[in-house]
Amino acid sequence: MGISKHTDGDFLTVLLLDHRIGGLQVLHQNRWIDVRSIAGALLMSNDKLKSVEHRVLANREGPRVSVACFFRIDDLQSSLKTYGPIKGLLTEDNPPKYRETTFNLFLTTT
Ligand SMILES: O=C(O)CCC(=O)C(=O)O
Ligand SMILES: [Fe+2]
Repeated sequence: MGISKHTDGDFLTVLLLDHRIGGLQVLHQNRWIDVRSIAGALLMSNDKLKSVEHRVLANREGPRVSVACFFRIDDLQSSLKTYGPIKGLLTEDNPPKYRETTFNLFLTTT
């Protein structure tokens, strides 16, 4: 089973890749690039930490196991808070590219 092109909507995804079957690809400069598993490596996706578009190809037969941990807000109080670019990363040369929003609004409008 594959997964079509998407970005993860959470804050951070930690993914334990299936190193035998593979299939995960990221979109880089309009080309799909295979993601290879590197033992012990941690792959992480204002645009300094950008969620990369990715997909999974069902290109080989056999069981494929990957474990994704999605870190996201999951309580009512936090989901109503306003979030925006990290102020410490903003400068005159790097102004905010995104407006402030709540997590609920982000989920329903992206
Ligand atoms: O299974 C994978 O390699 C990626 C899974 C994924 O992209 C997802 O669950 O959002
Ligand atoms: Fe994903």
